[in-house]
Amino acid sequence: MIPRVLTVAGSDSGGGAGIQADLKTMLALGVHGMSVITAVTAQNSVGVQGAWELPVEAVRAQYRSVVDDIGVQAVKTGMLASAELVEAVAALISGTRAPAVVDPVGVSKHGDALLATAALDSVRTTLLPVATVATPNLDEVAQLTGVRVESEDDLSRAAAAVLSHGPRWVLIKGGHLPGDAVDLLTDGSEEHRLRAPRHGNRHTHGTGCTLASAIAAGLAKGLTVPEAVIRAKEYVTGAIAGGFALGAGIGPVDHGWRLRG
Ligand SMILES: Nc1ncnc2c1ncn2[C@@H]1O[C@H](COP(=O)(O)OP(=O)(O)O)[C@@H](O)[C@H]1O
Ligand SMILES: Cc1ncc(COP(=O)(O)OP(=O)(O)O)c(N)n1
Repeated sequence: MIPRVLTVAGSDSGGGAGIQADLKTMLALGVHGMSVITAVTAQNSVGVQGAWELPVEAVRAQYRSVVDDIGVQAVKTGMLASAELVEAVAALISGTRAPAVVDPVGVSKHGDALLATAALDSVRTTLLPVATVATPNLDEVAQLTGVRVESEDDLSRAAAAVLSHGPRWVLIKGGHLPGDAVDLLTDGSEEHRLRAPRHGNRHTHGTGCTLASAIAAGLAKGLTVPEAVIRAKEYVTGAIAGGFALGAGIGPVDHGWRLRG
């Protein structure tokens, strides 16, 4: 049977990030993508113009509909907006026998808040402990742990600080550092540095959602965490190289780059 992957995330009306990026990534990587929508954003290439959360019962009901009938081989989380939604989703994941990729989305590329500051503590205490892999970017590492990463040398310290909150693995995304795009994957005993040349393309909307969904797709296919992350990094690197202009601002990465040959 085709591997099934569930994304629990917000909608990006512009189609570059959020649920839309997740489902495109899953299609491109040959898994069946399903969605629990947590919030709706009015969003485009220049920013987020509005955001509305769904009631917690609507989120729980979507999750139960999918998991109880169809079943999942991996779950991925993105924008969760509030402490109430973070806690509800963490409880749902802890009752599901599938690996979970937690992208602790805090702020969009344009600086728009996608998570209430009051929810950070719930992310630390309820969501990170149920993660198989957590994938914070550098701003999210600083928000969650207070560790500021200024160079590649700081990545190990940042990873240890995130691991102290309980995820099995952490992937610190170094995409916002100058130089090569270097990410650090570790479970506290083995460490992998994933390096790609920095692409000059400014059309990078959706990088984090795409990477986390690609990891979830790999886990659903039965790959180990390091294998899934290495393949996901290759996929997002190609998607960044193919990012294209849309609207007046930052365009999306190309989720379909492999399908085009
Ligand atoms: N310009 C770039 N060239 C190559 N890889 C990049 C570039 N920007 C980000 N990446 C990679 O994209 C992935 C997502 O990272 P990042 O953009 O930091 O996440 P987020 O969207 O959560 O801020 C990481 O693997 C990172 O190294
Ligand atoms: C609805 C929604 N969810 C998540 C994000 C952040 O996505 P990300 O992949 O980190 O991309 P950028 O916003 O950094 O381009 C989002 N923007 N919207």
